Amino acid sequence: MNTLKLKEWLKLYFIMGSNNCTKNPAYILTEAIKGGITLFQFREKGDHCLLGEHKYALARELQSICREYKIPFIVNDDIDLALAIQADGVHIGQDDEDIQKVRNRIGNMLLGVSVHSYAEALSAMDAGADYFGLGPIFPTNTKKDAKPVQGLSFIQELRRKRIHIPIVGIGGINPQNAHLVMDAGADGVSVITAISKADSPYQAAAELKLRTNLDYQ
Ligand SMILES: C=C1C=NC(C(F)(F)F)=NC1=N
Ligand SMILES: [Mg+2]
Repeated sequence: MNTLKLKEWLKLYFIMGSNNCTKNPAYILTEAIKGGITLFQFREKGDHCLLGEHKYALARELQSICREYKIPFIVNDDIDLALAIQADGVHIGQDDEDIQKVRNRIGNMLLGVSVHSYAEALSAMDAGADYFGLGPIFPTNTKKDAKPVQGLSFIQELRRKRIHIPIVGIGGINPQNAHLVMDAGADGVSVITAISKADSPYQAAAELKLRTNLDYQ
């Protein structure tokens, strides 16, 4: 994977599952794409999430929208699903399958890993991660088992320690604070609620996109 292309993909990384939205997920994703998201992650987990055939059907529906607009489609946690539908990549956390095992299963599919410490970052890089998700940067209500807020300092620490792998921040990011994440050294921002629960997902994506272009200050 070409790092420059991946850093472009990570600029505005929308994550959504059916339980993150009040309106139809397909509608929200389409509007978010028109608003300027650069990458999508299907994350169907938590209270009232879909399972089995229903989860598979929604994944296929959202994947076909991403294909239509040439937006890469990433699957959270569920490696079997990602392989079954030939997703463009997977995202895993420290509590998911072993990183090296996942890398062996998915071949050169994109592999994102959530990391919360310098040590986790080093071992994830050794195991073949393509990008890191760092967070929660700000307080979030979305992820029930989120780790303590790390703020911007963890992004700055990895960059200070010469970790140049593509990094996306996640957790409580909105149009007002997104530029802080970019200034701290992230290549992009990842959001769920700021777009999935916006009155206008289109408008929310467009406003966030503006703030991930460093020339916009
Ligand atoms: C828990 C997560 C942390 N980071 C990311 C991403 F933004 F993709 F890096 N996705 C997740 N599901
Ligand atoms: Mg996980």
